[in-house]
Amino acid sequence: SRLFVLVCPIISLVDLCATAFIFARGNNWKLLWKSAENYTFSTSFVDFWLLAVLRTSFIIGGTIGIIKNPADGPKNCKKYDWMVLTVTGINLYFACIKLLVFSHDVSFVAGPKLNWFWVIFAWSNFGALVFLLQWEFFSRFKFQAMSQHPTSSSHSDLSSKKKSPDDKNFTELANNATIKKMLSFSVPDWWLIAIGFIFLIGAAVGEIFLPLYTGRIITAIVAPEKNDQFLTIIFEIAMISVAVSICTGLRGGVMTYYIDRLNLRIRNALFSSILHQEIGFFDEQRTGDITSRLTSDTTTMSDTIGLEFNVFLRSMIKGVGVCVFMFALSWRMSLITFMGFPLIFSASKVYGKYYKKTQKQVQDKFAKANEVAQEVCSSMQTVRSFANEKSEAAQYKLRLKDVLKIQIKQAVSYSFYQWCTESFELLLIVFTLWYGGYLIVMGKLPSANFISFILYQEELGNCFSEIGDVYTGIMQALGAAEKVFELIERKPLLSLNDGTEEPSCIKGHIAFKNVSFAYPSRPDQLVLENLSFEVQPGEVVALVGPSGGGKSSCVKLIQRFYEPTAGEIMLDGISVSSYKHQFLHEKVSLVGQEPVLYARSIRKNIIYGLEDDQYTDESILNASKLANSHNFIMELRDGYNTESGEKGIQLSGGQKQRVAIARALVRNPSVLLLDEATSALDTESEYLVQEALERSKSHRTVLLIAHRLSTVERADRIVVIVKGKVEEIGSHSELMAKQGTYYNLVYR
Ligand SMILES: Nc1ncnc2c1ncn2[C@@H]1O[C@H](COP(=O)(O)OP(=O)(O)OP(=O)(O)O)[C@@H](O)[C@H]1O
Repeated sequence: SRLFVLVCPIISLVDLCATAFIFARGNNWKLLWKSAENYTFSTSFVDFWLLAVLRTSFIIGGTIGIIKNPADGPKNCKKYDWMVLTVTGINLYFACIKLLVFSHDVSFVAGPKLNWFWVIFAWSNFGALVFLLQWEFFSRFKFQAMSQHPTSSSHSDLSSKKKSPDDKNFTELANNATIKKMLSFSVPDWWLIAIGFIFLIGAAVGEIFLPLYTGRIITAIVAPEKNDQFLTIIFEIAMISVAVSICTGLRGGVMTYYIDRLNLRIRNALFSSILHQEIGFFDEQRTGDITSRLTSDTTTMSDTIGLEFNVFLRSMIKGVGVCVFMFALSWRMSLITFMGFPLIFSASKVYGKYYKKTQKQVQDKFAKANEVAQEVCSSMQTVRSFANEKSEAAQYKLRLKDVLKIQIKQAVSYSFYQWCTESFELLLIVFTLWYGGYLIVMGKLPSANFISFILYQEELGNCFSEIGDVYTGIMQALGAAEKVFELIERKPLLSLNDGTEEPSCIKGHIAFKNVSFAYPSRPDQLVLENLSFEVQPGEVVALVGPSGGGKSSCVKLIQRFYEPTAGEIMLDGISVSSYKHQFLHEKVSLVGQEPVLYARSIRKNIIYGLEDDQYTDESILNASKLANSHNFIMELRDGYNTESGEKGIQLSGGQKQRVAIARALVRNPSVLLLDEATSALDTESEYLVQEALERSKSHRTVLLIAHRLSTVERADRIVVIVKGKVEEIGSHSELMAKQGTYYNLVYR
């Protein structure tokens, strides 16, 4: 393949020089186009065969390159098959152009002076094709060279380049992989696709016949001898139209249903993946970014798979059918039409790639704007209390402005692309009309065929522009899909499924053994350092110490939100990471610093996460009474069915904390973790809750973090944690007698 790639540009260059030389032979080089005026059959003949030989050597060189290069192996030959085919296609294509350019037909209509147009036309097409082809060659070659040497430095380039969205090889490769993944989501709905496809073929085939019938109708009107056929043709066209409309409607319905199912499937997969990510992932990700993937990106993706591929298939089927009809009607006019395609195709390809790149940027910028909106909406009270509405609105506007900047670029490139393709299509139509008129005059084309042909040409243009639009649509979806799959396929750094232990009972013995820990978002900063302490079953232990010392981090580690960097945390002599996820969180309950309630009734908040057989009305009532929440709940209008609002906004801070304590207690956990869980309660409520907890402590270990002396005093033992290390352990009186850190904290 190396030889192939080397041969390609050299041959192309020689080819181009040879063409230039032949065209300019005997003329002034600066007035190259004039040479065409003196073109004769003999020179065109020489030129044609010379170029054909050169291009054939190009193919042979490539094939030898593939076969001889041992590094490639026979498997990789397949990768180049399409290239050989492409080159053969180009050869045929040029042969067609040459035949047309120098056929007597054209020179009869336009005289020799028209030839300069064909020369420029052919050259621009040629240039575009060679450019595209070499672009493909080099990128494929580069990738193959890298992938064949996994241990070489180029491979390390590969992994680092994998992250760069601009790298063509990997973008291309990623595109293929992404399309495959997108389609794999459709597999369960194959039967819907199959039904939709049948209707799609029906509608497309029916539509193909319409221009033919239109041509016939006009002929029947114009030609008196065919007047009697008029009504029959009208009847046939009406029947076809009815069939087309039925098929189109059914296809639309089936495909819409399929898209909706697909959308739900992708969303489910994404949401499930999000739910299984480790907590550290959420420390670093913005909620706005995640929700924007879940909403707009998934919709863009499913719409594309369903709609765009649908349109693509329809246009392809129609396009092929139209081409067949066009050739059948007039091969000469068809050749003229097809000559313009490479340029249109090149323009679409270049534009599509640019569009995909910019569309990814647009989606990123939109996600950034979403982040602002999300943050503001979830903290409206803070915004209001700081009177920051203006600045937040400005922030949002600024982010949207960033989106607009890229969209302006997209609009400019789109209009340029439209301008190129439209003007080209129009030019082709003009030439076809001209040439078709000549053929009619010469008696080589019936006028009905001419009318049908023009309509087919228009139809083909539509097919192409639809395919072009689909291409940009697919590029847009690929940007979204890459982001969605990135998240769907992300393996959580901390799996929820690797623990298996599920003992029949948990006594509640907790042991921190030389635990060191740093948060994944700040790996260099040790929050806990070689920390060790034990909590006996049924004991109440308080963690105290200055703010930021690492108390809450200890609690999070028991819950296995994170994995310690070193050391181990044991529950009843088994590492917490060995327990089954569900089991651990049934036995160990947490009431956090800022308890989060959900936008549902208080009752549903209390039984959050429990199966129907895991609670009774009585257990809810008991837990609620223990948490001292029963009385206030009963005073609410709907009692336990009162809605608590988003994040429990319709309850006071203290009420929220009590509902959260009830939620933890209803599970009857063996270990209860209270991270400043009573901080918002008044002294009396706190006293009542503490007393209730004490009453039920015989079968439960309680680890609590508190700043209030009254809470801490009652603990059996107190662990003083300063800067991630245990400074003192003992009861309140022991530590007071010691007059160390704890004494100082209490004293102050
Ligand atoms: N999610 C996080 N990502 C990175 N660093 C964090 C995270 N949570 C806490 N930290 C850092 O870890 C350190 C210990 O925090 P921790 O919440 O454990 O302290 P604490 O003793 O409970 O404090 P407080 O009494 O104020 O609640 C702090 O320096 C804090 O900035």
